[in-house]
Amino acid sequence: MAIKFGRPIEVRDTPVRDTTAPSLDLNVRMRRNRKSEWARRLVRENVLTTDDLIWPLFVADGVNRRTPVASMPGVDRISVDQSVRDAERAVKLDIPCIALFPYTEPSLRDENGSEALNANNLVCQSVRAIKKEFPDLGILCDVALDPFTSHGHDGLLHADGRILNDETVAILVQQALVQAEAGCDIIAPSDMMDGRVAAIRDGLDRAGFGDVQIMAYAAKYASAFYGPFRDAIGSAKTLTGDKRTYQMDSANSDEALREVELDIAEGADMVMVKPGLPYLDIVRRVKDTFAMPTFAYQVSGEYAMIAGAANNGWIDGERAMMESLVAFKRAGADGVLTYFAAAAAEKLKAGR
Ligand SMILES: NCC(=O)CCC(=O)O
Ligand SMILES: [Mg+2]
Repeated sequence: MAIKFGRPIEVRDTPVRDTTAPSLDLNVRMRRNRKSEWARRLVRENVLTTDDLIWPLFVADGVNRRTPVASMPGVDRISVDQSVRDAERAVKLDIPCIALFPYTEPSLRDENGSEALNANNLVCQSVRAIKKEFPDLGILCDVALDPFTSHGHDGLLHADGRILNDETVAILVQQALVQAEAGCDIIAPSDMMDGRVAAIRDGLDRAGFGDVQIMAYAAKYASAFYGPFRDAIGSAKTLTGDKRTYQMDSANSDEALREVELDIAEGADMVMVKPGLPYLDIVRRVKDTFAMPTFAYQVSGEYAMIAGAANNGWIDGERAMMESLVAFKRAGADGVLTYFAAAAAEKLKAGR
């Protein structure tokens, strides 16, 4: 049940006021430019288009299977064949790029995340199947070990509890190569290890993947808003401890600029800020400082808040979705990774 945006003007219960009453002596009235829909369209500063959207999909085992993710109403885990169908939907909706995340069977998870290097893992299968049918759709693959490790961390976990940086980077390079080999267009390291962008760029170039782009999760914060994503990829129950020794402290802003600067110097083609709405100030600073292609990830918890409230009839879900997405544009983002991508594109295409 959606809440209506106000009641029709005819059903107001107070009489129209006397328009001959004295008025304020104002020569500037901001409301003139808002007086009607055409006037609002004329002065609108930011617009969202389907070109701004990257659609994340969760790939799982099976055939012809779609399993709802309970904490992300409207989002499913889908089998590889279904990921091809969603790719088709993306193409029809003019969404330029999708992002793939695996739900790895618990029996395939281990300490070192070795399934990440399996050239036939779910993500690689899905990339190949999609590229075969839709070669012109962009595919982004996340690079990090969390969907594959038994402990749920993005890197190698030492017995003393540390997440090893340099040893992890060596594995991430291999993971990126396996994904590039499968046909992935954009490698997106989300692990927050130091030095991984340079190492991945070098690895890709040496292997002949000079055209594969890197979108660095450059300023990724340790956030409570990732909860539903961890349900979706099945790492919520297994994660031991938290990720604060590698993901950023939510209180910091200057540090984000240092992170982004390093990733650009290391060869990132595009940079990302994550989460999205709570970090729009970071998006703005990054865009203003570096003038790089800048993306934001409207993460699972942000999606769940809007979708959950809408399902309860507490907010108008469609309006909140569009309002949240244009907010990213206003903050300077060139695009948004969002679980709303298909719904928003449908609305944009229908011209609503
Ligand atoms: N590396 C990708 C994510 O961590 C996504 C988080 C989310 O959607 O909550
Ligand atoms: Mg970094």
